[in-house]
Amino acid sequence: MRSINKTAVLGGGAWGTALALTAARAGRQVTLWARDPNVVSEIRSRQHNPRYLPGITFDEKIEATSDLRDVGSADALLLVTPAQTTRETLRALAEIGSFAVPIVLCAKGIEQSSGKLLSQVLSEELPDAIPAVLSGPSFADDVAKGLPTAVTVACENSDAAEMLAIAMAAPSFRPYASTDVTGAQIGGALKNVLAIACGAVVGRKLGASAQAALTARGFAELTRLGSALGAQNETLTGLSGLGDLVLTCSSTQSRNFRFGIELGEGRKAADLIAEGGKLAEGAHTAKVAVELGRRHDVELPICEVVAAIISGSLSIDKALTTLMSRPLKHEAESGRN
Ligand SMILES: NC(=O)C1=CN([C@@H]2O[C@H](COP(=O)(O)OP(=O)(O)OC[C@H]3O[C@@H](n4cnc5c(N)ncnc54)[C@H](OP(=O)(O)O)[C@@H]3O)[C@@H](O)[C@H]2O)C=CC1
Ligand SMILES: O=C(CO)COP(=O)(O)O
Repeated sequence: MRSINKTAVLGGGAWGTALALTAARAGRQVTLWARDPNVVSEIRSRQHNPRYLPGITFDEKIEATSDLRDVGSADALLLVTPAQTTRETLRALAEIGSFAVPIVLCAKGIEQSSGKLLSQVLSEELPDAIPAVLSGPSFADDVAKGLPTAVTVACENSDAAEMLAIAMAAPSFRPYASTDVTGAQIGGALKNVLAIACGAVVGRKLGASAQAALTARGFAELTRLGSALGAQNETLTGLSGLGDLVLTCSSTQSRNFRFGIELGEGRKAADLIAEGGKLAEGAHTAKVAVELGRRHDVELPICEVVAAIISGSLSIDKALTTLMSRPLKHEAESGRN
């Protein structure tokens, strides 16, 4: 694998811009591709992205472009468009080249139409690429402001994982290398669904005890599904698993948590989605996560009620009764459903 200097970031939203800044701070030459020409022009002319990172102006040099061909010569690509657009973005890349370089998946979700992890989608669309994942507790705003952050960077090839970690490491950004590509994706995908549940508890004023219980039982779900798919325990209890779950299940900075708060306050999921507000990936992953669980004989009761609330078939009150009236069991058994 060639060394990583030229880095391309695909996606001109909050996280794409924050990661482009991080790569520039790490000393990389960065090209940021955004489909919105306004974002490109704001970055080029005034070094900011007011639509997605309001109030943040940066000194770092980032080449912004809306021509995908400009990323063709990158040593590594970071894919930072929403999870459900991953296949579309990869197909657009495939028209330019075969990209036999690391492609780092930074979105958090599972493809709705296929139930596949984004690394599987990547292998199907760009088989020559080296699949990698960047995930962990990291709000774009915090990262863009240079606040201290640690994440997991996973790639099956251990040397490639280490090279990517080195390429992205900056004084305020600390990547930990891992070879567990599956584990790093399960945490990010499920924590978004579980953060919606915790937000609903807060919006419904059900109390801090309920919020903590839901976070812990949510972690049991994340661990069960991750283990069934072959994830390593260290990943699930690490930054991309427990770390990100704790962050998003407790902070109003999280869009998924805020989406849940609105549900708890009585808003309908369909209305919130139709309004096209901030991206809440968990709303798109809940149902497919439950289906993935069923395929692997793993019960995900919290994800299940979140999926049902989002589809409009279950009220928050009934969801609470459903969870509280499940058969009693030993806590030690809960690793097995
Ligand atoms: N924000 C955060 O703190 C973090 C986000 N993530 C993950 O990163 C992913 C992206 O999130 P984030 O950047 O915050 O989202 P934003 O909503 O801030 O930005 C989404 C970006 O993706 C672009 N986009 C949407 N659809 C397409 C498409 N079909 N093709 C090309 N570009 C498209 C949007 O373009 P346009 O403006 O034209 O609509 C926009 O630039 C999510 O999966 C999220 O979970 C992970 C860690 C932290
Ligand atoms: O993934 C994130 C932090 O790690 C961002 O969470 P939200 O998408 O819920 O804002």
